[in-house]
Amino acid sequence: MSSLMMVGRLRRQHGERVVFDIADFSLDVATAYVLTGINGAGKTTLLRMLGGLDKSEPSSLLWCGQLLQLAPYPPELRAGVVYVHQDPIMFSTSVAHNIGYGLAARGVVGARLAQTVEAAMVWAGVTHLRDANPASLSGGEKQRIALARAKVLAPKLLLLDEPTANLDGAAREQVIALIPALLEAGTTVVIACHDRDLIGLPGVRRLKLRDGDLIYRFS
Ligand SMILES: Nc1ncnc2c1ncn2[C@@H]1O[C@H](COP(=O)(O)OP(=O)(O)OP(=O)(O)O)[C@@H](O)[C@H]1O
Repeated sequence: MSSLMMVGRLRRQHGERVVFDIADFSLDVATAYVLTGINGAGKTTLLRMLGGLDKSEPSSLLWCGQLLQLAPYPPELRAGVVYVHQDPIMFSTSVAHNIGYGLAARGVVGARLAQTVEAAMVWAGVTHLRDANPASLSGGEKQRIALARAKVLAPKLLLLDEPTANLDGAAREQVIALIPALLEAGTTVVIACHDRDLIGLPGVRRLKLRDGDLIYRFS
């Protein structure tokens, strides 16, 4: 399995408190990881740092074999990494517009944009919502739309922050069912969660923030 990202020492401190001080870690291409740890261990913080939403300066960063800096956040990562918030923010336009927005911003227009958005809506099971006002959507619908919005960008690395946290049984299963297709498309997925169903997905590797370090768990 080839390496997508190798991160050197990465530290986060708030005032006197060191949230984590990770020696190093690496993520492989097209691999799923669950990121666990107790409340406050720093799961969201770590994902936000990798996604360029929080500033971070690891001692080194290799991305697709290329030596880069995380600060300022480089264009290679801006193009290749997508962070999905636990409660995704939507423009109050339409579902289709929300899914296509990022692609349009990258210059994809016309029939190609429409076809890609349509395929993503089918994939996420949200075609019936295409003209719905995003403000009226349930948490599960929003999460699936956020995954469709991410998928159309074909990210190399997708960071999901507790995607099933506020969902009940059926909605959770619908979201979990979308993850394998993301891997098949070649995306590496890191999922911060406490959800046993996600943690138990076949082939998913476990990363745990514990005592300020990031450890690989094989059980
Ligand atoms: N801007 C900030 N200022 C001060 N402390 C912060 C800030 N952001 C996060 N923290 C602290 O950093 C720690 C890690 O927070 P984070 O949200 O990353 O944890 P988490 O593992 O995602 O927790 P949870 O499982 O509850 O979502 C917490 O103690 C939090 O209070």
